[in-house]
Amino acid sequence: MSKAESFTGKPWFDASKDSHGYDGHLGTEPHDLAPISELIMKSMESKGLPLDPDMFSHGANPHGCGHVPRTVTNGLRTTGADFITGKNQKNNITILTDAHVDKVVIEKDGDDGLRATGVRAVLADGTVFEAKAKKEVVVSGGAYCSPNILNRSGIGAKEELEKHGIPTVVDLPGVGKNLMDHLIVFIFYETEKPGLTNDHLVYHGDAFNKTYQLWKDEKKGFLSTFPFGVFAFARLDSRLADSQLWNSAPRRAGRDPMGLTPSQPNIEFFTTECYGGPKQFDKFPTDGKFAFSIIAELFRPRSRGTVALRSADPMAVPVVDCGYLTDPLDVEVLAEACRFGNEIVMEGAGTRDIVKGSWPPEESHQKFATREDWIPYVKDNATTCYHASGTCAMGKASDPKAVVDEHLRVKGVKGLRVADCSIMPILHGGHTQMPAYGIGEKAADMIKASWGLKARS
Ligand SMILES: Cc1cc2nc3c(=O)[nH]c(=O)nc-3n(C[C@H](O)[C@H](O)[C@H](O)COP(=O)(O)OP(=O)(O)OC[C@H]3O[C@@H](n4cnc5c(N)ncnc54)[C@H](O)[C@@H]3O)c2cc1C
Repeated sequence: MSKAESFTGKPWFDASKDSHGYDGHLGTEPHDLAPISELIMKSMESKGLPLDPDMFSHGANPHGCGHVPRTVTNGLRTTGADFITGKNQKNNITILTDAHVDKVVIEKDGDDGLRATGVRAVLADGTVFEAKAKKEVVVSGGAYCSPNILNRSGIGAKEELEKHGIPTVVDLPGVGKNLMDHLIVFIFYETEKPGLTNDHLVYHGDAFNKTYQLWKDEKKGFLSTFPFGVFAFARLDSRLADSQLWNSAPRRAGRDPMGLTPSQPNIEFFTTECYGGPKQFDKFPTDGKFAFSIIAELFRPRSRGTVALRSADPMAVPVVDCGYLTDPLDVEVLAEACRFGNEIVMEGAGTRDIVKGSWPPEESHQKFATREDWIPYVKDNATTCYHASGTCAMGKASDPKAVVDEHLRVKGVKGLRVADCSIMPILHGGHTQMPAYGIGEKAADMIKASWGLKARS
């Protein structure tokens, strides 16, 4: 993943230099913390999560707190577009926008083989466009859409394709199964102390207009970065030692019931430096009010969902069953994570004296004490971290659920790969943006190797 990165440090940040890349296409930099984040970091340390500044880049610490570099440079977000625009402009790539891929064109290759020879897409005006592949087709529609593209191409579970009148080209039952995501739970608090959070920069009076103008003019201020603050990983072994569900769950040797080794975190915490989040969080603190959150994120969920075809119509959106919290152990671990997060804020050395109560004020979760207290809260408030993955899972030839092999090649069809988060057989502990770039970089190297070209080091 460091291959994609061009990291720029900051004087205050103790970077793990070998863990970063310096000549990739994506600019990254550490985030300057708001005062509330400095206080939460102090609380995390006092509650047994030692500071390890660049732990989210070196990846060797499952229990501590630190800083997460952002894909931002000079006040602008860096994205996949940076690989092919500006100084990285290429003359061997054509981008067709407003083109919706219907299916991969698959033809016979010899007596019993199949080969992907192109792609059929529907353009904005409804016309059908067919692109011919000189060498290969790579599907990168993401975890919600790649399985549908394969399905419409006749690749998937035979009985499901038949329901939509699609002739089966390759009977691959794993397509669209194994949907994974990370669930997060926002826990908001109110503080009366001004100057700690960033709410005054967005919600108070005319502040948002000024903040927006500052970003437009100078690419500085609140909108020049992400509103998340400090991050932490945690193991929960000792906290779950009294859980009957945890203790009685089956496990492999050297693994916990979620399938994690002791060197892998069970959960992540991260914080917001003001109120906000997905659209359901609409109780904005206006003048004189300030709020912040600690967010608990469950790693290695046991629950699984599915992505299926709604119809053979290429424009039909997929049927997604996220399967969230269908495994009771996911609820149990996430509830324990929330309990720990609340203890950090309410008892930790940095924050215990600055919290007025829960936000919005009619809530009282700051008083929750037991795991059982948190279970209904988790069920009501858990929401996606947008880390969908796993629906075209990589696996061994002998694995009937695998969709692609270790070179990302779709089983049963030559010249066809999938390269996006759908290929993850198991969702890693972390966020998915950099792994998505990592999968792209690795796919590029594998494609080059297949065709005798040199990979970029
Ligand atoms: C709101 C949000 C916030 C996020 N924040 C973070 C974050 O802070 N940090 C982090 O690490 N990760 C974050 N993520 C997760 C990260 O962005 C994703 O995991 C990553 O983008 C997945 O990459 P992908 O290539 O698998 O799929 P995608 O990025 O989803 O790419 C798939 C592309 O295929 C296109 N497509 C789909 N079907 C078709 C079709 N039939 N024809 C043509 N095109 C098609 C889609 O439009 C899309 O552009 C966030 C995600 C979301 C949605």
